[in-house]
Amino acid sequence: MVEAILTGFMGSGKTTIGKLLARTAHCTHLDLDDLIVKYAKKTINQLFAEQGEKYFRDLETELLVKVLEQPGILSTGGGTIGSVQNRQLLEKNTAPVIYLKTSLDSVICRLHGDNTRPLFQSYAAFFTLYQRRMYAYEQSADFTIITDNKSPARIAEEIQSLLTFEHA
Ligand SMILES: Nc1ncnc2c1ncn2[C@@H]1O[C@H](COP(=O)(O)OP(=O)(O)OP(=O)(O)O)[C@@H](O)[C@H]1O
Ligand SMILES: O=C(O)C1=C[C@@H](O)[C@@H](O)[C@H](O)C1
Ligand SMILES: [Mg+2]
Repeated sequence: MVEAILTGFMGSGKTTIGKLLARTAHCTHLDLDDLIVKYAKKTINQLFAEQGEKYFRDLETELLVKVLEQPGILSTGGGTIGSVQNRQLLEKNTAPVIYLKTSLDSVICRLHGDNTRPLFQSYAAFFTLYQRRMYAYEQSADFTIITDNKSPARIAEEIQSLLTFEHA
């Protein structure tokens, strides 16, 4: 079973923080997007362009089921909490779900010039997606960490103290 699950919008730092947490805890970092890319042998952009978003989402759910059984820290994709099925899978799992809450301004700033995310295109579409997903992130979270104006190291430390406290 995974030990902690990171959620949040694109650019909230799930991959960055997951790596730091896993390094400190000497455990495996599991990144759902990476697993999809490795499994499909295609980039996320290619998957969206060639197979479509539905294919990507189905693969995401299939691999989420498997990865939740593995030991380590899991960084989900930004849209993993988008489906009811995925939210139920996270809910059923006993690992704490940590939501990296990040303002739209911060994520836009962090992702500036990055073209690896097919859903980071027009500002209007990004804004709508952000608004639409907020509730799902909040609802599926056991803990919420605000990441704006904090370094990845500081965020990882906050999460470590949270998890240590939880186990005390
Ligand atoms: N706390 C932070 N402060 C500043 N920059 C950050 C912070 N966390 C992450 N970043 C930067 O933001 C970018 C996106 O981070 P990352 O890939 O970890 O986000 P993500 O949540 O995994 O996104 P996705 O949902 O697309 O997988 C990277 O360039 C990373 O270095
Ligand atoms: O927010 C999203 O829908 C996405 C976020 C990334 O992690 C990837 O899973 C992909 O780019 C889609
Ligand atoms: Mg990521």
